[in-house]
Amino acid sequence: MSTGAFSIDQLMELAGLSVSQAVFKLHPPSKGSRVLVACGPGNNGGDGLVAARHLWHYGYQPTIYYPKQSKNELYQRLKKQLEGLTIPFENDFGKAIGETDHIVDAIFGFSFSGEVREPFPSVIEALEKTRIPVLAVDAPSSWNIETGPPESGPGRQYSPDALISLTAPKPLLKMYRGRHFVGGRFLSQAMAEKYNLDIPPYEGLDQVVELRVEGRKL
Ligand SMILES: NC(=O)C1=CN([C@@H]2O[C@H](COP(=O)(O)OP(=O)(O)OC[C@H]3O[C@@H](n4cnc5c(N)ncnc54)[C@H](O)[C@@H]3O)[C@@H](O)[C@H]2O)[C@H](O)CC1
Repeated sequence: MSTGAFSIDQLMELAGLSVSQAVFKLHPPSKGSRVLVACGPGNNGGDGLVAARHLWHYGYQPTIYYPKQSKNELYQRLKKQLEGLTIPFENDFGKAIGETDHIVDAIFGFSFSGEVREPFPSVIEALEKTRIPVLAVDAPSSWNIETGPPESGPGRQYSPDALISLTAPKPLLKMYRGRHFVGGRFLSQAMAEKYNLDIPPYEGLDQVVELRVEGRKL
């Protein structure tokens, strides 16, 4: 979907800001300030890098897991900003998950396809098993964007506690049963009508809104 005149930097900044606000609504730093942000190689990972920066400014202590780093200038810049804030990068996901209060899953979004390739299978399995609350960005990583969880392999039992859909929910939402947020408050009414999307009722300065349907969080 075209999002008009926005550059990818701008979209990613707004997406990351929305993700950080969803983390704050779920778990304010007073409930535990350590956040592990797991970032994949594409734009979903970029959203995670931006979110980590905002989380730091909100009073969290982010740690980044970013095993397949893009050489693209945009990502290198985001990484440099995080290093400037002395936010640590950790290569051992097993160690990192044992030292955090919350997790942001920014590994794969709407361009994920096929079976999970290295080095991510063990990461997805760890997300499947952990009792630490996980917020997934745009899609639970390893889920097919149309049909939801894989029938076999890593991710078949993965169901994050919360999901934030960026711009609009993806078809996999039909298979998801956790708390659901929508973020990315930049779509014009004309664009929403063109693509037949409902713009959620954002409040005040919020970049994110939690959607509920008849008592059940959707
Ligand atoms: N909608 C919005 O408002 C915005 C969404 N954004 C985010 O961008 C992602 C989509 O980004 P994209 O770069 O197209 O793809 P992904 O990050 O989902 O993944 C691509 C990345 O993953 C690798 N990959 C794919 N399949 C596999 C696999 N089976 N195993 C291992 N690796 C895999 C692939 O090679 C690529 O490297 C969207 O979901 C939002 O989160 C933007 O930030 C802008 C605003």
